[in-house]
Amino acid sequence: MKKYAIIVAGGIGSRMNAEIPKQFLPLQGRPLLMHTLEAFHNYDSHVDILLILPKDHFSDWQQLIHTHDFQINHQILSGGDTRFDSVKNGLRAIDQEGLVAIHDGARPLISAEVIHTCYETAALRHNAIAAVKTKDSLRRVLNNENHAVDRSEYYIIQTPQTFDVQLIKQAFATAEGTHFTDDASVLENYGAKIYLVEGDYANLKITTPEDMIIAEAILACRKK
Ligand SMILES: Nc1ccn([C@@H]2O[C@H](COP(=O)(O)OP(=O)(O)OP(=O)(O)O)[C@@H](O)[C@H]2O)c(=O)n1
Ligand SMILES: C[C@](O)(CO)[C@H](O)COP(=O)(O)O
Repeated sequence: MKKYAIIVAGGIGSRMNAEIPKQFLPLQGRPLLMHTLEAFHNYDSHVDILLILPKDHFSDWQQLIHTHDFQINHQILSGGDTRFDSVKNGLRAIDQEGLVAIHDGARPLISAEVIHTCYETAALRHNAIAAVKTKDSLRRVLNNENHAVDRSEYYIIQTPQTFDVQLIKQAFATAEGTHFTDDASVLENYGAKIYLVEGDYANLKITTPEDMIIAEAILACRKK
């Protein structure tokens, strides 16, 4: 079955507070976004990669490709105002059937194993969402009070979130809702049952500055 990957990197990374969008920050000497694309290419070089970028950073990316002699083939598309819009732009560019993994450009440490599990499960179940159990205790805060909740009932949701192409295109043919924090919530809104698969604690989303330090450390360990 044809495999696609939509890598969403159309955000500005406001929580990172850096001079440039976080996806271009160096990780082991190369823009972290290059690690993300490489993970999908190394998993399977036949995956069609669609990269979503902020339109006003297209030329910066071209410059980085040149500087780092980055050879992995990919199609560049323009992002939207929200992650939902960016994903929608990516989906619009796919006109064949198959499976599509939607993955945050800001998750450069994704493993081939998790990518594989997501595509394999989506081939059987039409969707597969990477998730991990929470390692911390949880409390629900409501009306100035807080109560312990059973953490075994909660999972931390990651990407890739992988889908049957036609199904997720249909689910995204809707207006954005405030409760759409990821692609699984869009599909759930469409009425589908969601399937969770084992993610990876190392598959962190680079969001705030300390995440870069953790990512550097994980990559340094992998090199050993
Ligand atoms: N309009 C947007 C917003 C986000 N994203 C992408 O969605 C992923 C997850 O979003 P997040 O980590 O929130 O990234 P930013 O929106 O860039 O960060 P912030 O919320 O701190 O501004 C990132 O790879 C980001 O580039 C996108 O493609 N288009
Ligand atoms: C899609 C996501 O990475 C799943 O954990 C997450 O929901 C993105 O959230 P953000 O608010 O854009 O950081």
